[in-house]
Amino acid sequence: MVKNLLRVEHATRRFGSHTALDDVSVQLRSGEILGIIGRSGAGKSTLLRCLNGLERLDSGRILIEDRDITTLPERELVQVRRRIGLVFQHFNLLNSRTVAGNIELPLKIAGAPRDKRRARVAELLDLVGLAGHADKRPSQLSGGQKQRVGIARALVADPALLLCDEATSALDPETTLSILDLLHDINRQLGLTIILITHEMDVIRRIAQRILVMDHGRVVEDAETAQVLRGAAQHAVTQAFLHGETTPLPDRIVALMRPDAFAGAVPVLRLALDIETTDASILSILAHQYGIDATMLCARIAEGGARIQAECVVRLSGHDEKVMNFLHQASPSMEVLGYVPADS
Ligand SMILES: Nc1ncnc2c1ncn2[C@@H]1O[C@H](COP(=O)(O)OP(=O)(O)OP(=O)(O)O)[C@@H](O)[C@H]1O
Repeated sequence: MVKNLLRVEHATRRFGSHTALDDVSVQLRSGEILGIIGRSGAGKSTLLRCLNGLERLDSGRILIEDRDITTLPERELVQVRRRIGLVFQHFNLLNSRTVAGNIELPLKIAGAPRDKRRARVAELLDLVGLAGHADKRPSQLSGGQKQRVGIARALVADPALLLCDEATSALDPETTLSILDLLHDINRQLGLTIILITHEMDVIRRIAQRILVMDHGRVVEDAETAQVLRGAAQHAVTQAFLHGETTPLPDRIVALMRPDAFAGAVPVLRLALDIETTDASILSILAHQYGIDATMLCARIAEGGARIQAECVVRLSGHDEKVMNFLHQASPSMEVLGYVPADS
């Protein structure tokens, strides 16, 4: 197995005087899920098109499974493209074909025999939870089901890398979660490497192990997601993505809060708790095992669907290294927002 499935080195792409990709370097290990986030126009889609060889770089290079695709002739590029599956925001399914017909199309184009195609389609329909839907038309399916077909089609040629371009942006929150969970399962079951492009931090938070933040064509943050969620983000754009979706804190707390601990201070934390898992018991463990009370300052349901997540901001009654270690382990997305006086 190639350790670094993907290496982007100093990739630059200009459109006239506009630099859409500005000296971008990224490495991606096999089996990783990387989330790329950025505002509109940041260069995410351009990067994706360059990875797929649909767009050429002006300078720099891109290596996929150690093959430099920037110098490959079109004929060999076609072979590399077969190693890459694409999932689109608007599914891009053909209504003139059945579900099975859509999924098998890449294999048909590649000349695979009929029985092989059929067997592969059946296998994939099972994988994406659509067994029994083979003969339907895309128009008979819900948005989430259409995206499941899109994912099955992307997987049909057994790719090494799956590129998802805003794959959940056209879906409601509940369906978004089910599609993200499906991608996560596929990553675990098949060891498939996935790149997700998104505008939403919740998407990254849900499944990406690593986050790449782009701004004005540049990579401004490349870090483990858990670290960024813990507050390690350096760049203002990352902060904006993190805070754009946060629960507003009471003004009284904002006025008192300081970024660093001071004498007599207690931490204010943001926790995302998955109500169906042991997450929900974190606060009672904190009280019973560590003798620390958590006063709820504000809360909201962060995501709907089968797995409900509650995002809450709490002020602890005290803290020490053991308490913070427990919280970091129990809730990797925990974020220390700042410190306030204990009697506030
Ligand atoms: N073919 C093109 N010709 C000219 N300019 C382009 C072309 N493709 C992209 N651009 C410009 O490059 C910049 C980056 O665009 P890109 O589509 O990669 O951004 P993005 O981060 O994917 O944005 P969005 O989230 O809105 O899709 C933008 O300013 C865009 O206008």
